[in-house]
Amino acid sequence: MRTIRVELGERSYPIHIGSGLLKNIGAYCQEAGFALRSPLLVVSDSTVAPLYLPQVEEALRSQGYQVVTHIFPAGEASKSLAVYEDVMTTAIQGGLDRHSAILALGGGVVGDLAGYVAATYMRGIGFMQIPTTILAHDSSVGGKVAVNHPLAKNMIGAFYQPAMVVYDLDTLLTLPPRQVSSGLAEAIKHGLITDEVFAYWCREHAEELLALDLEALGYALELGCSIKAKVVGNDERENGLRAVLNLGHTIGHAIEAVGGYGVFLHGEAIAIGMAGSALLAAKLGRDRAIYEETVSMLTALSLPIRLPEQYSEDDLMEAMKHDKKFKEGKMTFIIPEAIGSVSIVNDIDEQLVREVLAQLKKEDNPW
Ligand SMILES: NC(=O)c1ccc[n+]([C@@H]2O[C@H](COP(=O)([O-])OP(=O)(O)OC[C@H]3O[C@@H](n4cnc5c(N)ncnc54)[C@H](O)[C@@H]3O)[C@@H](O)[C@H]2O)c1
Ligand SMILES: O=C(O)C(=O)C[C@@H](O)[C@H](O)[C@H](O)COP(=O)(O)O
Ligand SMILES: [Zn+2]
Repeated sequence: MRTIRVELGERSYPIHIGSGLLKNIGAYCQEAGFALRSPLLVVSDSTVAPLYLPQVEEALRSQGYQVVTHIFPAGEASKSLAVYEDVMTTAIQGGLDRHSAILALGGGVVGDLAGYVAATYMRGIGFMQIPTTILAHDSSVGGKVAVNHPLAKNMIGAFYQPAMVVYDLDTLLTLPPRQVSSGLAEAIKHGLITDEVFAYWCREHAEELLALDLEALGYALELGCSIKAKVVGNDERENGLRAVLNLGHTIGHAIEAVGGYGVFLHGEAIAIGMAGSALLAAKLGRDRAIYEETVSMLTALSLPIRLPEQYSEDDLMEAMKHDKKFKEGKMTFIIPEAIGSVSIVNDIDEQLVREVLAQLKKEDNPW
């Protein structure tokens, strides 16, 4: 087992990564300081719960915890105010008090939704992330919790750090291939923004990563979590630097909202968005090789890089105006400067973005 710390003063916490951790989840709850006399609520989804909830419940009960559970239908469409209210109802009926905690057992949808309930139930109770997807190496770290609005992603949310992240790599072995690639999009993003060597390593080891080789995955996820922890530790509430973690998300979030939540998976949408950011970089005078390399990395991980024809540029442009980096009528993009380095560029010309969207629809290399 390896532990990475997110350093945030009194809100600092550990990320425990390794194999076989779920059976010790009761002990981790003790380590996190969760009270034995107040019920814990485990939130999970309809795919993850049958696989891993019995083991988690058993481990918690044998440690002496009372356990309440809430299981909602799997998928991005559940990251909604309606499901948020359902979880709140379970928390109230289950008698959670101010010393209770919520455990998010699942991927980013479970983590973001359960985290927002934890942030707002009685104005905030304990929270633990137990990620079960590759993508959730990103979502479980950093404290962005939210639900979607039909018009815009993650529009209703908070910054609310967990007390601990317990990442049992064994759970990843049941992930279907499309979810594996989607999760790897956020891993390669961490390389593309800060670590050239890691980005190339992901391309070179794509086959092992896609085949769920736990040694390769463990390495990639530790590095991804470390990169994220460092960025968050320097700018928890995204006053500046943290925005680099949004590479590919301006276009990606618009694709998710316009297409309907869950049509493209989050990682798939941001892969198209990262290809778009690299195209935009070239239009702004950066080396065209960045685009070629980015596309080759994404393709190696079986990720999409093309925008389907039916996504209208007008609809996407409208959705992008709800991006959280949009301010004073101007778009901000995270622009690759090289593989492993990005800058935050304000006041991007809308016409250039429209041209990028049109080029992303072309089958052949847009150059
Ligand atoms: N808060 C953040 O900083 C942050 C960062 C990145 C992404 N996100 C959010 O995370 C969400 C995407 O996360 P995700 O891809 O993990 O989605 P998800 O939680 O929907 O999980 C993906 C799918 O895999 C299934 N699944 C989960 N674990 C499994 C396992 N071990 N075995 C088999 N199936 C399993 C789930 O049931 C679901 O169908 C998006 O809503 C995105 O906006 C948040
Ligand atoms: O943690 C961050 O900061 C990120 O930007 C990570 C992203 O991968 C993630 O999708 C995040 O939820 C996007 O946040 P938003 O503020 O653009 O909604
Ligand atoms: Zn993301």
